[in-house]
Amino acid sequence: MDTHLKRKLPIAVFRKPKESQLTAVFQFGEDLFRTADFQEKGFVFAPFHSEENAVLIKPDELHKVQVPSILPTQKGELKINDIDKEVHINLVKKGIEEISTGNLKKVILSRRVDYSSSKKPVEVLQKLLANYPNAYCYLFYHPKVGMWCGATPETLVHIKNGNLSTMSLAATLPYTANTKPEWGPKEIEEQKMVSDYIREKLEHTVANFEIGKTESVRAGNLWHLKSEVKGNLPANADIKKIIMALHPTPAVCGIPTQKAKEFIKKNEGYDRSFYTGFLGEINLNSPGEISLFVNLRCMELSEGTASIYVGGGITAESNPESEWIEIQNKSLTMLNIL
Ligand SMILES: C=C(O[C@@H]1C=C(C(=O)O)C=C[C@H]1O)C(=O)O
Repeated sequence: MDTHLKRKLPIAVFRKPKESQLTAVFQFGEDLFRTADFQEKGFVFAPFHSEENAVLIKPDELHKVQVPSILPTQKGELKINDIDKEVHINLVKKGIEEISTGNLKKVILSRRVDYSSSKKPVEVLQKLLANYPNAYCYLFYHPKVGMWCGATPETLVHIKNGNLSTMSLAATLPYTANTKPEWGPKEIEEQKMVSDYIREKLEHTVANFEIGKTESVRAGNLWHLKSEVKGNLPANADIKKIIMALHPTPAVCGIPTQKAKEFIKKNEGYDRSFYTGFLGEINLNSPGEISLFVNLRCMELSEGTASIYVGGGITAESNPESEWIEIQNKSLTMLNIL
């Protein structure tokens, strides 16, 4: 992996949640390929704004190894970057105002924070693997795209043998050991909006469509609300259409989708790039097997800098100060690694 990175060649390395196998996809040659219809074989990496097709890393060589067992790192003193607190609070207020006009029901508002870091990508990946066994941990590099890594709790879609599964994941509280979180109506509604959206998008395409019960799940130092979703695909299903119907869900964009997208583009004041896009393997193990995740709890690594991307869902009931604390907590997932 080190040699490949030194030669500045494209690579994607990942480990699925709760698994111990690490997969590395090596591309020899720096061509920038894109997927046309998700029928290709490889690893895809898609930005939030999907004007262009997802980047594809072709598996010129594929390696699978067991993840070496590494102990979780001790958490040291964390330096949270409080710069721009006002900027974010004002953005959230603007979102709440827009919601009060009836133009939007929900919008996810985010920011990017730069930290200086000289950590080697391989070391960052090792730490992600050791600290977040329940997340999808990855490292992605393409000389024409950049270097990204993360530990995401959110599935976009899995497809295998015609069975489809996804999840509705939203709402956040700080993780508390030994006690289950107490969710208020704001959080319950926020997550229900995501479930309703997924239902609307898939119910008529997928047979035996089913949304499971909602439960609290841990993601690092946070709790979220999650419902598992499943169904069966018809034999002639258009995979690209299904993926693009799910991306972006109101877990990362908002309701209604188009208006939320426009609000985000106009007001966030930076480019989300691949944050809240999606990534993962397509047809790598067998034809028709797809495993995609939403790019959250992630960072972009460049010379001497690690840029952490975080955001949170805003609804009519949101409190700007609490939303600020929520994204600070979310940024700890990556800050703990640096
Ligand atoms: C947008 C993020 O997370 C998403 C937003 C959540 C929320 O609003 O509570 C919770 C989980 C994710 O669906 C992020 O981590 O940056």
